[in-house]
Amino acid sequence: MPKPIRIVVAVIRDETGRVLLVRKRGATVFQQPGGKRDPGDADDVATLARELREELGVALVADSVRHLWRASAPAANEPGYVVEGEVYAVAVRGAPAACAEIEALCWVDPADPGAVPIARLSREHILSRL
Ligand SMILES: Nc1nc2c([nH]c(=O)n2[C@H]2C[C@H](O)[C@@H](COP(=O)(O)OP(=O)(O)OP(=O)(O)O)O2)c(=O)[nH]1
Repeated sequence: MPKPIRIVVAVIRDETGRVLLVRKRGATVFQQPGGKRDPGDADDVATLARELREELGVALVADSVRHLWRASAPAANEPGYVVEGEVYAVAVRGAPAACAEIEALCWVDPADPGAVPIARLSREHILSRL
C-alpha cells in the first residue's frame, strides 16, 4: 500500500450554514479547499492560509481556526491512494473566488448536498458530521 497523502482541509461556512467546496481544473468532483503541506509551511495553519489564498483569494482569520478531526478516504484525484486529512473549521476574510487551479466553487447544505458530485472524504467524513 502506498503511503497516505497527508492533506489539510478547511470547512468554510456561510451565514446560512452552507459549506464551500471547490473543483479543480480537470477534476469531476468537488472537495474541501486545502491541500498538501509544502515543505515551507510551518504548520497546518500555514498550509491552510497558503492554500486558501491561492485557491480562493481570501485571508484566513488566524484566531478562527478550530481543529475538528482527522479522517481518511480514497483520494479523489489520485487513483490507488488514500488521503488522510486534518479537518479545520475556519473563517476567512474576503469573498471566495475560483483562483489558480480551481475551476468552480459551490456552496452545499451539509445535511442535503443534493446531486453535486462530491469527493468521498467530504461526503462521508466531513459533510455528514457537521
Ligand atoms: N484539497 C483537498 N484534496 C482532497 C480532498 N479529498 C481528496 O480526496 N483530496 C485529494 C485530491 C488530491 O488527490 C489530493 C490533494 O491534492 P491537491 O491537488 O488538493 O493538493 P495540492 O494542491 O497541495 O497538490 P498538488 O497540486 O501540488 O499535487 O487529495 C479534499 O477535500 N480537499
